[in-house]
Amino acid sequence: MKDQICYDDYQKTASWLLSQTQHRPKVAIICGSGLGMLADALKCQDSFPYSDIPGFPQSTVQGHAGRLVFGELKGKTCVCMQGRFHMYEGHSLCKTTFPVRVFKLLGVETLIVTNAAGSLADNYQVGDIMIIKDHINFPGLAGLNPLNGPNDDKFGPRFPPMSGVYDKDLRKIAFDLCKSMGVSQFVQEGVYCMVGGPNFESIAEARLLHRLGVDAVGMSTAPEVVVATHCGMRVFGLSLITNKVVKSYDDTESVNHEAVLEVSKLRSQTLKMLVTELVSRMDINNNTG
Ligand SMILES: O=P(O)(O)O[C@@H]1C[C@H](O)[C@@H](CO)O1
Ligand code: HPA
Repeated sequence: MKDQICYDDYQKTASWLLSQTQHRPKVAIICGSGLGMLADALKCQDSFPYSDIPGFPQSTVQGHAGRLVFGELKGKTCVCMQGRFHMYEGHSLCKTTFPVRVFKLLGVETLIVTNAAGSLADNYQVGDIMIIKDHINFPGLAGLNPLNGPNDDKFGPRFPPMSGVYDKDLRKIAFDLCKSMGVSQFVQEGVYCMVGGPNFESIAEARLLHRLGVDAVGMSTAPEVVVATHCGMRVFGLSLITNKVVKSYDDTESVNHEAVLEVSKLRSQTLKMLVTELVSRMDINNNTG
């Protein structure tokens, strides 16, 4: 795929998908590392390997199957990415966020992002679920932004605000759901920070992030949220805390991707139930647009 992507490219992919499925999703879900099982909850599935979808990038990371799944969650039509694209795989940021604009053209109004992340907050435990309140987009602050280049006004404005993008109402619904599911003891709310990866953080970097007020760190999500916000989507985000980021020179532990995938498995049922119930309570109408 070429680096500069234009409206027609997104449109071609969206038109192809609309010709292949009867589903007309209003909600899109992006599954983080090891969280592809979220798609299992969809009923009446139509699924497409990324390699079959014209214009789609390919997944290269273990724990990211590389399939787009359409289906119904409690009567609400959704599309789910089993596998996302990361900057460290060598994709440009417009490629990592390509699906988000395609979803917009499919009629998606709400984006749910999920990810695996390491915790910096001292009170977080491995296995905690963090409802994302805000993000720090480190690559973005350094000039690596998916919105770089000529602005396409058909999607959104040149200078989109990024305050209050993680929808307050959806966060409240998610909290209430966690209470009623009896899992609120391991649910947090906090700030996610995206770093470029693919290496995990050095101790000095971890300490820097901790001082900056970061609660959880990962290698994705922020560019997708920036692009979704730019084109007017509502956003909800969840981080699964798969490891504590090493902050002490006395600590002999270290993190690896296999451990990240193991913890993702541990919370798969809870996350599936939370996302399903959240979607079922969303104020969306399948029959419009
Ligand atoms: O796709 P996500 O952000 O869930 O993936 C995280 C960050 C790295 O890609 C990988 C590290 O284990 O998991
Ligand atoms: N750092 C960055 N990304 C991650 C981590 C981490 O500790 N855990 C899972 N994804």
